[in-house]
Amino acid sequence: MQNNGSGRIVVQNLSKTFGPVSAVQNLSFVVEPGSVTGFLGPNGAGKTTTLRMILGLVTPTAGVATVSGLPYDQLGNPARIVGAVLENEGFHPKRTARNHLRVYASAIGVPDQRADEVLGLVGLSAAAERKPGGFSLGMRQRLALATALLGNPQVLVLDEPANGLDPEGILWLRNFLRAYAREGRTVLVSSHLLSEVEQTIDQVVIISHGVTRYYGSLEQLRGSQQSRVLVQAADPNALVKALQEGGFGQIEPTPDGRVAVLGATRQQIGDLVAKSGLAVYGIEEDRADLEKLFFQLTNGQYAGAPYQQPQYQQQYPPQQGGGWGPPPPGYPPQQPPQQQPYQTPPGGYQQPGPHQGWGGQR
Ligand SMILES: Nc1ncnc2c1ncn2[C@@H]1O[C@H](COP(=O)(O)OP(=O)(O)OP(=O)(O)O)[C@@H](O)[C@H]1O
Repeated sequence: MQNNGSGRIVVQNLSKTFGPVSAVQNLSFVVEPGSVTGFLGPNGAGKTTTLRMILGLVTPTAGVATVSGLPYDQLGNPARIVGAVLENEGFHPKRTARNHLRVYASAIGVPDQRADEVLGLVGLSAAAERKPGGFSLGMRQRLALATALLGNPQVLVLDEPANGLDPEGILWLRNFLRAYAREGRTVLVSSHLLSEVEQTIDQVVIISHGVTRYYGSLEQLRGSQQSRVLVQAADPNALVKALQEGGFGQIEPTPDGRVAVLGATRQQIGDLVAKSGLAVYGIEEDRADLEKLFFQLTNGQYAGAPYQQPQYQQQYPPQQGGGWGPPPPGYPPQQPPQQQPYQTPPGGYQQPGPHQGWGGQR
């Protein structure tokens, strides 16, 4: 085997057990260069264990993970190929940020001046002579990222990088990662919140209880969901009648008194309302669908529901030469009953709050 230079991460039939705990079970996916891939799953789903196996820090019980065709420990000078930030990175309390970076630069054989370059890249130049002991969580995240960037790596692997960042930092990180991927590099970012990375990622690998539930493009995942438009009407009954006459068959009331139209676009509904002359106070697309889908795919793990054998596991091993599998067969999952179409899952959907999400619109 030799380094094929692709920057592609391939995870094939990877499993890890810790005594009685099955942390990762027969996981397979491919992370392609040129895009940002979200690695998503609830707490304890097996994300960190998988990333640590990709990085050669945990030995798989079975299966293999490769970067550019090789297991991490066969990459030669891996820090020049893969930059990684894992959770709870520690820093020497007495070293300044610049010195911390110089120590790492020397260890991987890059010149001292690279320390100042990466400090600039992550917006920490002004803090170069400060000690990380006094840094905020967000500044420590930036310093960890700067460390990962020292070797100008082709591949970035980041475990929950948005933790501790303020909204401005999150926006900055989003733009940084997208620009990095646009250069043809590979970016794999884990998160337990879809809403946190939704604006950043193009591809997504969703795992739950250590097994793959979906991997493919976010667009494809979105497309697999029927769109839903919520309309607030002065006279909901008249609206429903007009919708039915207009050929919209899937119409439901929402608990807050609006009318939900499935499989429609905002524009279609706007046109119909304008034609029929009905008074409406709002037409909006339901943004919760993807989050709801994430919840369904992760099998209620947020709410600590009893584990059931997932319906969609391991259907799509990586295709030859990369590429992404379609959503699992039978997709989308069963619709909830008509009478209670939009039940909030126990614990509620994880909607982005003011300090969540990667900030702003694209
Ligand atoms: N060293 C270990 N020894 C024993 N069990 C472990 C070890 N590392 C992880 N586990 C277990 O493996 C499972 C997956 O953990 P992992 O940290 O990979 O999940 P995660 O998706 O990264 O979760 P989080 O989002 O909370 O970080 C958990 O049940 C965890 O307790």
